[in-house]
Amino acid sequence: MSSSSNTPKRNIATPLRLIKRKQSKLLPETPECFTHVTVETPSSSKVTLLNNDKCDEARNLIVAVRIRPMNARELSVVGAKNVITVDENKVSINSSCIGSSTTKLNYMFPYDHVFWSCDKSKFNYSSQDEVFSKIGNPLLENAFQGYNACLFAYGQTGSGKSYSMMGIDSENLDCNDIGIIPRFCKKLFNKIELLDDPNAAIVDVSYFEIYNEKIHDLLLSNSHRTPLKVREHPVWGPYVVNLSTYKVKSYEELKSWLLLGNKNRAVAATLMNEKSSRSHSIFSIELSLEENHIENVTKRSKISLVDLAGSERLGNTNNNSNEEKLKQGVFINKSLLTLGKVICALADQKKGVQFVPYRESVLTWLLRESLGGNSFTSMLATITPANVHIDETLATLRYACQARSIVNRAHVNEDPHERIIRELRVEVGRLQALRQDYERQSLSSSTIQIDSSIDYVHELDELRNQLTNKEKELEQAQQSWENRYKEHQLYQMEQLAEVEKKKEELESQIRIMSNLQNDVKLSPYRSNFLEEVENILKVSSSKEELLNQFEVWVAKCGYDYDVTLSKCGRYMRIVDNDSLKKANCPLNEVEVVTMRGEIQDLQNLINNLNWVTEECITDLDVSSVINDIYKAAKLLQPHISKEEKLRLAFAKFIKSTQVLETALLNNVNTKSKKVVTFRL
Ligand SMILES: Nc1ncnc2c1ncn2[C@@H]1O[C@H](COP(=O)(O)OP(=O)(O)OP(=O)(O)O)[C@@H](O)[C@H]1O
Repeated sequence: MSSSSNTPKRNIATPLRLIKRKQSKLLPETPECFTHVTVETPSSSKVTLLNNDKCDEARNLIVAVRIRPMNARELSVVGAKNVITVDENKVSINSSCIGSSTTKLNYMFPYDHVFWSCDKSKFNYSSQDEVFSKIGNPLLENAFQGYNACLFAYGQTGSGKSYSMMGIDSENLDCNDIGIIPRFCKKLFNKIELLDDPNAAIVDVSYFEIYNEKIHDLLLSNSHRTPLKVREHPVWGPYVVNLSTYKVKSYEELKSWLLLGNKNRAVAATLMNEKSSRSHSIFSIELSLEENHIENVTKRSKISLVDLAGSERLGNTNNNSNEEKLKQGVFINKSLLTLGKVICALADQKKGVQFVPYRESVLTWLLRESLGGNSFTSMLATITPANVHIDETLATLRYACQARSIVNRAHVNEDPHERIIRELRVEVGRLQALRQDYERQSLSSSTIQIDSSIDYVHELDELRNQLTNKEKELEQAQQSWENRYKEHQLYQMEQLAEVEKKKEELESQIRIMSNLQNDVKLSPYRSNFLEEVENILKVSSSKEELLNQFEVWVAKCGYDYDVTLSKCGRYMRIVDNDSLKKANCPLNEVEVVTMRGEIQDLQNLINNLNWVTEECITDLDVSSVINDIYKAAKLLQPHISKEEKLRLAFAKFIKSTQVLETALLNNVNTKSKKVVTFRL
């Protein structure tokens, strides 16, 4: 926009390269990020960076400033003055008009766009429509190409953020003065209608606010205002868990959600006794465009339209006596302060600053991709021209100017493989057309000289080779795409089978545990390997005889064993003669348990017996020992399966191992610090 009044010529401290703020000019409460601003005006650069599988567009944040008219309260202040002048895309502050300021300096800040909206009757007045077409529409165009987009409004309380983003009345979206968000949505559906196949576009919307660092879903009724959590997806980055998302097919449908969200926001603000919005609100649109369903090319874009809470300084709020208000102020400032730090860090990236403190606030964490990441982002800074707010205005202008240095790297959100195939197809098409041209020309030009005709044939051959190579590449790409798809399907099926297996195992463990807790006499596992041993024990009169009996029984099962005595007791080692693999089996405990005849006793033993060792046992120890037993059992299986009786005994043995395993794991889970020995 062009100027509203003359810009004074002298004392202009133009921050074209660097502005260093004098600390003394701001109140002591001014957040640090507003006081230590160094501004380096970026060139409006647009670079295309190529890496292995994606083509990034590097672009500076687009920053616009909008000046609203002075309101009645500002005008009623004695000595009220307009201190802002606009010249094209530059904003100047004439500080000689500022009563309180000690230094009489003029400042001039350049931006990508400046919207002067102080007087509707003036030719240079910037309407809502103009604001949308300059900063909203380009983002919409980007979104249709598959780029993420973000627009956020920043400024002091009452400076016109909500007016610009939503309109004069957030609960009436049918008037002429609607803001960027409803305009964006209307135009979105207008553009979808113009597509060859409007059904190829899918639009999902969600709407939430961040209040006191907590996230609330605005599309749920206020009674369900439980705070939501943020998680990070490995591919899509941070997201809000359980946020409600709705598919919309028309602007009217979308409008009803927008109105509901605005109403919920207003109700929440009223409940909290708020006039102005002290929360950050984020309206999100996810646009999926299926460009070619045969080739399976889908582009996706996430659009975030953000109305930030007012950037008032703590020193300016009159509510410090009220603890709750102070807390809100602190939290709002925490988010904005972090936003300031993030902007500073990103703006300084060129100078080698590495760490960007996104995680310090919910807002910056969620906006991570929009600030310095995969998104085309614009910022609308709103200000009042009134001299009473000069400090805030200056802070906003500096903040906004610094944000211009941020470079985002956006890329089209589509599968890189899909892109390779699409690009190869284009290349093959181009080469085919070229070959046809050549062939047509060679047929028609009977007058071609011999020499040039040789060149011509040579070029044609070259072209044919290129075409054949590209066609081969395309075929391979398609082939590998199909293979990848098949592999993926196979992988999914394997995963499913794995889950099923796990489920069965869990169910079996649950059954075992419930059986163990109930009357052991009724347990199906009561009659198991232990019982067999019990029978042997019944007929044995001495320990020696017991071992002899046991030896006979084990030999019948087709494997060797040896029983070892140690100071901790006796244990049996099962040996598979073929592979010389070994597994140890508890003998003492079997003995004791079977003597008493209670499986519960086994559990008690595992839990309480003085199995003293120097080392703590872990889950891993248990599973590795049990695994050994299973492995040995597996090796024994071929010998055992020949005879029905032995097969049964073997099955019982496995079952008893399962019982033991569960009991051991249970012990480890509950008493992992206990020092015990496994004599397995
Ligand atoms: N460009 C404008 N033209 C006319 N009136 C405006 C303009 N911008 C803002 N206003 C008016 O100024 C008042 C404050 O605006 P708004 O509510 O948008 O401020 P805000 O920055 O969103 O404040 P808060 O941070 O408290 O939410 C409103 O009455 C609004 O109608």
